[in-house]
Amino acid sequence: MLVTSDIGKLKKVVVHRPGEELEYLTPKYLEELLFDEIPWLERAREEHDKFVQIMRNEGVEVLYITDLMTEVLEKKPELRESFIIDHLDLSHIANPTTRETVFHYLMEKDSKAIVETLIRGLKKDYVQTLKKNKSLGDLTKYNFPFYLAPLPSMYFTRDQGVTIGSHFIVGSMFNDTRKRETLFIKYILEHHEAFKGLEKGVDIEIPPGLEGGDVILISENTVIIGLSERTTVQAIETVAQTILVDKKLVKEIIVVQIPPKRAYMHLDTVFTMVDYDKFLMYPGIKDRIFTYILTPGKNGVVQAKSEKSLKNCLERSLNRKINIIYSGEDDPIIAAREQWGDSTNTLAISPGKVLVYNRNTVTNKQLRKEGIETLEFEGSELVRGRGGPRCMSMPISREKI
Ligand SMILES: NC(=[NH2+])NCCC[C@H](N)C(=O)O
Repeated sequence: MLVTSDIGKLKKVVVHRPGEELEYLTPKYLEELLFDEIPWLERAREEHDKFVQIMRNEGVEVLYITDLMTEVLEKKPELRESFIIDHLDLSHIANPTTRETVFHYLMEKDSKAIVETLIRGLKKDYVQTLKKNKSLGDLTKYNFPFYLAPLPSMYFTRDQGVTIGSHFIVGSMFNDTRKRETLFIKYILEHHEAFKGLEKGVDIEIPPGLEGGDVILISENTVIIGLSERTTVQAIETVAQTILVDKKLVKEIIVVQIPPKRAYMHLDTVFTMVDYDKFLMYPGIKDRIFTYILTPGKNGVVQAKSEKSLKNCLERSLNRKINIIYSGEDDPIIAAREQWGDSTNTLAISPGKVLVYNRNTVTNKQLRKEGIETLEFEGSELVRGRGGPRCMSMPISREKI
């Protein structure tokens, strides 16, 4: 198993079908849970099923993260305890009796229900009926209504981890709200045979945050890492030491700094690779990005250098001329509207063939004009979580290009 680029023919991908966690979203907590609107679950699932169907029709093996995690707990029941405790450690339950109650409540469930409950979230009022002695938190009003918050961004599996070559790096989430998401993939990586052949990429703890939406592998030698609202200098420097010097997974890292903004929280919401020599970029950032190159320096330390032009860097790394396609036909209004609908968040399933939401008609047409084949599906509910086809996919195996 190997991933050496963002465009090689996709063989295996991990996804999450949106679940009842979306039904625990309320207007009051949207911002905290990183959503902009409340998706209609039934329709979101239909859209997601279509997304999966398209990939399967293209010969991609699609794995559901909930199935993988359930299988891990079924096969190794001794892991249930630590898996639940890991979640509790990242929750904000301070009261020991409450923690005990939640722990036992979860431990009594079967593997599938444990996985589903941890993703859906756990409401306080239900647990409270199980407790004999009340604690302060049980009585006060206007509380956050969950002991375990729902994980509505779970379907953006991209951010939870990345494969570089034959190594897998578990994401380090920037926001508290998303930290529990990575526990699933951590256990799966260690205990599920679907991940056999992938080694752990980084052995030390990565500071917050390094999210997969910021990592774009353009060739087996070069990875781009977005420095964004979600990915920090500290995390990049930590990972750079491992992947450039200690493990030598790539030869260089191109760091692309984008304005830290909700509308484009990760690099892949404004920039994706669509073919051997073609990239799609949201024009609203073209004059607002900064590029740096990290390479292994002398004495085993990483050295950094500023670069004038991202395009030149890409051409030098790929050793060919490249074309940057500006989305929305480079029109500021169309491009901004379509970027909000994830027009620039394409998922390449082979060089020159990408999955996109059908709503972004101008950008899709433009891609076709540039010779890119677009496989379209509706994402009107899915997009309400601010993510597109690339965000919803975690490739773990692609053919070499
Ligand atoms: N790779 C991506 N662009 N992921 C999109 C993540 C969206 C998610 N609601 C968040 O704000 O975290």
